[in-house]
Amino acid sequence: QGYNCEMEEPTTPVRQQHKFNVGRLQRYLTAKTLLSNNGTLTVRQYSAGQSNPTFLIQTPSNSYVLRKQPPGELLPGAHKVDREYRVQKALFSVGFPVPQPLLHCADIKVIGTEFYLMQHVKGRIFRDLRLPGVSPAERTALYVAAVEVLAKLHSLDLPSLNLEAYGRGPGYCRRQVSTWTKQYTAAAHRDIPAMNELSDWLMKNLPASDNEVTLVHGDYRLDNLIFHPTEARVIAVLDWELSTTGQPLADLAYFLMPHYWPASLSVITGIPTVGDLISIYCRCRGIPPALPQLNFYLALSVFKMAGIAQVCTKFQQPLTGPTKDRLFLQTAKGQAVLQQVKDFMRQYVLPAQKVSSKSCQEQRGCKPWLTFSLCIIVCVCVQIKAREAGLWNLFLPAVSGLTQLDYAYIAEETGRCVFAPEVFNCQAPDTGNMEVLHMFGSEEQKKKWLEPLLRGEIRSCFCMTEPDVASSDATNMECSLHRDKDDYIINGKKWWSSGAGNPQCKVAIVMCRSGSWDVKIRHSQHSMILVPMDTAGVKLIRPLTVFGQDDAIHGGHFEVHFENVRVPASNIILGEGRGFEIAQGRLGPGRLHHCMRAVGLAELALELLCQRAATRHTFGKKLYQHEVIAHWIAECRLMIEQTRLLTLNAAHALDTLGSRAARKEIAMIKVAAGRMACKVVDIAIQVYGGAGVSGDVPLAQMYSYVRTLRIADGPDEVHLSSIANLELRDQLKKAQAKL
Ligand SMILES: Cc1cc2nc3c(=O)[nH]c(=O)nc-3n(C[C@H](O)[C@H](O)[C@H](O)COP(=O)(O)OP(=O)(O)OC[C@H]3O[C@@H](n4cnc5c(N)ncnc54)[C@H](O)[C@@H]3O)c2cc1C
Repeated sequence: QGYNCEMEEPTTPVRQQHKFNVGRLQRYLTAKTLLSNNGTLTVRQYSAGQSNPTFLIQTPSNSYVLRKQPPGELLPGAHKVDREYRVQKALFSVGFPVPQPLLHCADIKVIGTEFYLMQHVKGRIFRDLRLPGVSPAERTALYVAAVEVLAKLHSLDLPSLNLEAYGRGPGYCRRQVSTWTKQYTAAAHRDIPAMNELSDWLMKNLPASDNEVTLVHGDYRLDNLIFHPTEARVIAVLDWELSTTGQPLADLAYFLMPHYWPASLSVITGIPTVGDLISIYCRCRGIPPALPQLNFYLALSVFKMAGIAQVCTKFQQPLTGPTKDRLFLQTAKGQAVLQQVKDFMRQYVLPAQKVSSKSCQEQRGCKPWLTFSLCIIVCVCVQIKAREAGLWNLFLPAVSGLTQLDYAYIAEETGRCVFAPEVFNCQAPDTGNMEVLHMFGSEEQKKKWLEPLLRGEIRSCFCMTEPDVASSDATNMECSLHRDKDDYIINGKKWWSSGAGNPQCKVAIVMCRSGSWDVKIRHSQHSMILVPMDTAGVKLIRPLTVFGQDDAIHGGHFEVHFENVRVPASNIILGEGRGFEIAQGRLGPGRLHHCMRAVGLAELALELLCQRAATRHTFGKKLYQHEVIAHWIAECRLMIEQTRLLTLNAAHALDTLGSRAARKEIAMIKVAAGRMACKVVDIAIQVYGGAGVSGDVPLAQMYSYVRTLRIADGPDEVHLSSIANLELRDQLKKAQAKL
């Protein structure tokens, strides 16, 4: 398993306005010996909208990147691709990380504009500066690597690069203010007084050190860097369009600018503070660790960004990088995996669902164990294919390289089939248990339990709820844990342990009371411990039914008794009294997955509803022609869309703020998704009439599942209380901030 996060820059077919003559390019590259005589090449365009259109050129043996001027009217001094080529060539020659430049072509007859070609570098590009899906430690390392490379750039000797005359040198800040004022004025649709004021202020406050000169990048930001696929190392700095010679601190401030935006990067765990980044930069360059005129450089950066935005708007170039609102955008990898999952669902999972439910119906009544086995067999066959296709453990960011937001979209797809999560090894309660072991398990626990769970070789269950106490208040749990030398002894009763009846279920995570009852320390008297299912004293008492039916596909929800169960002390997770801490980490992502699946399930219910409403007649009309039913359809669409947005918002909060800070968002979707799915399926049942509650359509089974969502993982009422508490806390903070 690769514990890393790899992101490929997305490409699309070449956009209409950027199409060029590929045959002519082919002949040109053949003449330059970059392509063999009969070699073919494919051309795709990078979807990120750079001001110079950029293309991925693939030959049978090599991949190149071509950068060209855009077609049409160009601003004077802009789009100088020959300069990009020149600076990259100089930098490559001294081992600075840039893609190897291969050729520059000034002959516009070849593809219509000047262009240059460089080697394609494979690695990770982080479009989201918050680096979701990356551990806090790696986040730190990536930011440090970026600032170190910037310091290296600014430490290079211009004469030995033969770049002394590359730019105009001293007076860079003055020139920047004047250039961007002109660019902005030329592109502006209307006068913006704040921009004029800022331009004046900048001109009046130029730094005394404006004569310092190094090579500067001019657009140095994290998403212009390619990182090594697995290491926190910059392997290429891209986009040299704005490079020149001048004051290097302008580059540094530009890189630090996102730290000052309203959704500051500083609150994200692992991203170094501005102070830390400045001190690393200064140390690398051997200069004093203070930037007296940082405010000026930041203001210049913001001014320049506004100027670029104005120019891009005029020439209708899509904005990239920090200016674009990235809320709810998947990563490139997320988009690709989602497409794969959709294809896989269509090709294998949904047909398999049809086969298994048909067989189940044929067998119904006489041999329930056979119907269950059939589902399992079908599921296992498809599972093997999913694993081969790499569609495996998609729920765990550290393993899949996906963000929670990426996975939320995927979970919606899998919500359309009852056993789809199993197919991709993304089923509860194993997902939550794997998350616990990944986040809190010791190395030994990971090796023994997490690894086989990730490989799909074993299954697990989670034993928290107890029959004798109200378990929505988890501080009530009574199952006891006592230390006896090198062991712990467990005694108590659990029920609703989902999956405990699966023959592959080899381990349980059990929540136990390890401390004595003390109201002051309510949340530190419980512990979580790993119990192998074959330990003496673990007794499977009975499976519980859901609405009177077996829930066998999930391995049954069992009542389990623990009678003097003895396990090694090393089985405790994180330590005694840490149970609530673990529960907090476990439940956030798990709830999110359930909710997004509920959205997918509701989509299916609405699809079925519309099919029925469009084909069945009563009182001389099709069902949907009765206004009440048309309104139900509309209400369902409203509810689904609202819940999807709320859920994506929670996924985004989880990615960017972490489980603890996203508690309110998670509690909100837990209530909203269950309610919404129940309502939509209930309406669909009503529209189907008697068929709706029968086994002939899947609605009754869907209802039974979504109704449990309002209870499992804590009932709605408990979540509503949490939302209210958190809301009151936020309001109080707001009021205090105003004082
Ligand atoms: C299909 C399914 C699968 C499950 N899987 C698992 C599993 O794998 N592992 C596991 O440990 N558990 C599992 N559970 C159990 C589930 O988490 C519990 O049922 C749930 O937490 C509620 O606990 P309880 O049943 O003891 O209800 P109680 O705590 O007895 O609560 C009953 C009702 O009291 C009301 N109530 C409670 N607190 C408040 C409050 N503060 N304000 C207002 N009203 C309140 C609510 O209406 C609530 O529904 C599963 C449950 C189901 C239905």
